[in-house]
Amino acid sequence: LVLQELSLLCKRDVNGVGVLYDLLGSRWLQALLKIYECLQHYLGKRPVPVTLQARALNREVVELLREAPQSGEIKELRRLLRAPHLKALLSAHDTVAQKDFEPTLPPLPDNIPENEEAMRIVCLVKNNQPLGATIKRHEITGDITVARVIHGGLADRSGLLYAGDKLVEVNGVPVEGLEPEQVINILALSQGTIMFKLIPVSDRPVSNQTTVYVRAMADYWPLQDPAIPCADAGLPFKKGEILQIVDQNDALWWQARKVSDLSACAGLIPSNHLLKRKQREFWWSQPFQPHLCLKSSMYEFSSLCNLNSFEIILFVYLPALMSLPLTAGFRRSMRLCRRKSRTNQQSCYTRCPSSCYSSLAAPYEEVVRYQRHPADRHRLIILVGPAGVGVNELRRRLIASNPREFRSAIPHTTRVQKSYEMNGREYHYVSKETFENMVYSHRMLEYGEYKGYLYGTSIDAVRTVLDEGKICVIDLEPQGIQVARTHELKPYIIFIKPSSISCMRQTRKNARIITDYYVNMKFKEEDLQEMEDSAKKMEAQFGQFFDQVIVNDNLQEASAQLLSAVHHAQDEPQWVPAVWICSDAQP
Ligand SMILES: Nc1ncnc2c1ncn2[C@@H]1O[C@H](COP(=O)(O)OP(=O)(O)OP(=O)(O)O)[C@@H](O)[C@H]1O
Repeated sequence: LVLQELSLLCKRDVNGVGVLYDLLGSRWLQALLKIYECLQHYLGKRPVPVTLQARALNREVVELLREAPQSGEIKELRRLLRAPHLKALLSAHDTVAQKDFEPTLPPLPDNIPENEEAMRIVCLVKNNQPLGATIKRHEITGDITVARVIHGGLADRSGLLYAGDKLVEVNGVPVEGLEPEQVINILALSQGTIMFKLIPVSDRPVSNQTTVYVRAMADYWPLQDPAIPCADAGLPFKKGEILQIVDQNDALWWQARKVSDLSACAGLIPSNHLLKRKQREFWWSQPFQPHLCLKSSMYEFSSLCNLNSFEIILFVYLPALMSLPLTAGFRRSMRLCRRKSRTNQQSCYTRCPSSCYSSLAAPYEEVVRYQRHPADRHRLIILVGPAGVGVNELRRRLIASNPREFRSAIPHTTRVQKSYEMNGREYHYVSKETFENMVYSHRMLEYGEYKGYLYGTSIDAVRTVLDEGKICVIDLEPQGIQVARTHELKPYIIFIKPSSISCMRQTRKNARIITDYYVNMKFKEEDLQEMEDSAKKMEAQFGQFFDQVIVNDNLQEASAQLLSAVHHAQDEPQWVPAVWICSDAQP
């Protein structure tokens, strides 16, 4: 009943209900409850001695016989009750019923010296799960000890093995002088019950850790990491995955599970400090000693940060698009400029925030579960994707589907207003000084310069839409994600991904891209290839920030997915950086 009730609350994500639901639904607890019930049942039916009742019955039979001495049935009953085999059976029954089956332990000798090492014998029944403990050899004493016990593993669940316990025997074989590998071999070959004789660790570490959830900001492959103490115990993860860290006792190796599989036993992951060190070493060693455990994306991470905190993104403005301020223009112009600059070797500039290096370098980001309160402002929706993938088309369709619910942010520019334009409709027209002030006071999400004029999307413009109670949908170059990820905007980032080139050849037959020479030009093979390459790079460098990925294959389906993702972002619980939720945090 409790489980049923919790499953209803779970959908509403009341604090901690998920954990309670998992706990009550866990197999071990169910098994424990079953055992408890069996024992209760046994206690209820426990036999009581019957000899006294048999004697009373016998006395009654004697009375009856006196009253009816000729009754054959009573005679027969009397004979039965006096028969030696029945007496023996009753006596045996009573002996069992009265016996106390608690084990009797031999008394402890009085003269045990205080420093005597107590020995513990632990029996574990091997099933097809790993033992869930690692062992190591002390460099000087040669002792084999339990190095760590993995959370949720067989050894941990037994509650009988602890890190630091010294092994004396395994299945009757003394381990003194053996290498850890030889001990592992003994374990591997044994069937059924495994018996450890060990000297318990004297100061068992008291674990008062709280569980922490983090978003992995890098990929990690334990099988390719020569430094991991036990590769089999490692937990591989990909950037963006949410991990539940259950043990941080070791400064170098933590234990964690993926939230997508909380019933699994934990695995080893490098600590924050260690992973950071690996990233640094990897960066310095490039290209001589690639640390494969960090995968190729680390290379991209390094190359990104190699730019001395300044990323170059390119920017241009196309007057022909001005009449469509909500659906076109700004971002498209940036892309056009990029294309143009590739051919003309012309450069434009924008900034990467000073936090770029430090944020990207943090291997884990602490996260918490967050659900927007209906009275709160909406979360900012950011669309990211390679040029031509359909970001503007999807955004346009979303806004057109319900302009009262969705809106885009109006960009700022220093260019002169044209006669048919209206301030605050196509653009906010500001002086160069005002614009630069906005840049210096970090009020721009992204900005750039083209033909001597500045263009940019400001935080104020986004705030205006949000303050109206609408959902603000913008598209952003991925380099701008870091600036937008704030406590105030709580952005939900959707990556629009191209489908395969062969699919795009079909779907984009009638589609048009806008270049600096032709406003409507058919997609060429190299445009599709460039889109695919660019998407791969974006995912490798910024994939950890994507809350949702939508493959834009069929336009109708992608639009429907976008609509549902936007509502999901506003109405359902999400993992967000912990600093967004702590009241005093203002990243
Ligand atoms: N799934 C799709 N199927 C067919 N055509 C599509 C699809 N998605 C987008 N298109 C078309 O592709 C063209 C380019 O789309 P869009 O302008 O939205 O790209 P973009 O990602 O905003 O890139 P840019 O900023 O370079 O314009 C448009 O003609 C659009 O209608």
